[in-house]
Amino acid sequence: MFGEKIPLPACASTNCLTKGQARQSHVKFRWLVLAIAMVRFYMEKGTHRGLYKSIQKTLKFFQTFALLEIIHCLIGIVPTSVLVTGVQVSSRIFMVWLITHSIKPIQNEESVVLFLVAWTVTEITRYSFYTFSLLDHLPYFIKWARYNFFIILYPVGVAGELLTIYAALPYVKKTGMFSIRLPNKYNVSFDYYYFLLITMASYIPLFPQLYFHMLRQRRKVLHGEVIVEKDD
Ligand SMILES: CCCCCCCCCCCCC[C@@H](O)CC(=O)SCCNC(=O)CCNC(=O)[C@H](O)C(C)(C)COP(=O)(O)OP(=O)(O)OC[C@H]1O[C@@H](n2cnc3c(N)ncnc32)[C@H](O)[C@@H]1OP(=O)(O)O
Repeated sequence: MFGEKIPLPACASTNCLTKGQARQSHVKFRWLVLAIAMVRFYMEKGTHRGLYKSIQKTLKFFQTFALLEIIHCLIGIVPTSVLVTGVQVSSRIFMVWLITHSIKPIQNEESVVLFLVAWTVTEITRYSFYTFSLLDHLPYFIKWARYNFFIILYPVGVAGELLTIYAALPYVKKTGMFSIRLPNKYNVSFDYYYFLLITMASYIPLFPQLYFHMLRQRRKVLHGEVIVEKDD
C-alpha cells in the first residue's frame, strides 16, 4: 500500500524537490484549514447562511494563488496541459471574484456550498497526491481518491457553479453591473448579463473536455493504459 514510486518531473533536482515538497504540503494544509473552518462553522451555526462570508478571505487568497499553477505549466515545472489547467483555474477565479465576491445577494445560496465542498475535497486530495508522490511514498488510497473522487466531485462542482451563476442573473440584469452602455466616448458596449449566459453555455463544450481528460488520466494512472493525447 505504501512506497509506490511515481516518476518525478524532469526538473526535480534535490533542491527543487525539497521546495516542491514544502509547497505541496503548504497548499494542502491551506485547503485543509479551509475545510476545518467550513465544518466548524456548520457545527456551530447549524446553517450554511453566513458560511461564505466567514471563509471568503481565505478562499480568495487560496484560489487566486492557484494562478501560479498556470505559470508552472507555462514554464514547464509541471508537465500538465496549459490549456486544461488554464480553463480549470480561470473558471474558479471567475467564480470567486466576478460572481461570489461581487454579487453579495447570492453568497448564501446552497449552490455556493456545493462548489466550495467540491473544490475543497478535490484540492486536499490532489495536493496530498502530489506531496506523497514527491516523497516517493504514495498510499494507494490517496492515488485511488485522486483518480476516483472527481467522478462525483466534478459534476457536483459544476452544478454548484452553474446554479450560482443562474441565481446571480436577475441581480445582474436589474443592476446592470459591470456593463457598459452606449453612447460613450469609446463607442463600445458590454452586457455582463449576456456575458454570464455565454459563460454558462461555454460549460457545455468545455466541461466534457476536462472530465474526459481526467477519465483518461484515471485509466493511465490506475490501470496503466498507454494513452496518446492529441495536444492542446
Ligand atoms: C473568464 C471566464 C471563464 C469561464 C470559463 C468557463 C469554463 C467552463 C468549464 C470549466 C468547468 C470547471 C469546473 C471546476 O471548477 C469544477 C471543479 O473543479 S469541481 C472539483 C473536481 N475537480 C477536479 O477533480 C479537477 C481537479 N483538477 C485537476 O486535477 C487539475 O487541475 C487538472 C489540470 C484538471 C488535471 O490534472 P492532470 O491529472 O492532467 O495533471 P496533474 O497536474 O495532476 O499531473 C501531471 C503530472 O504533473 C505532476 N504534478 C502536477 N502538478 C504538480 C505539483 N503541483 N506538484 C508536484 N507534481 C505535480 C503530477 O504528479 C503528474 O506527474 P506524473 O505524470 O509523473 O504522475
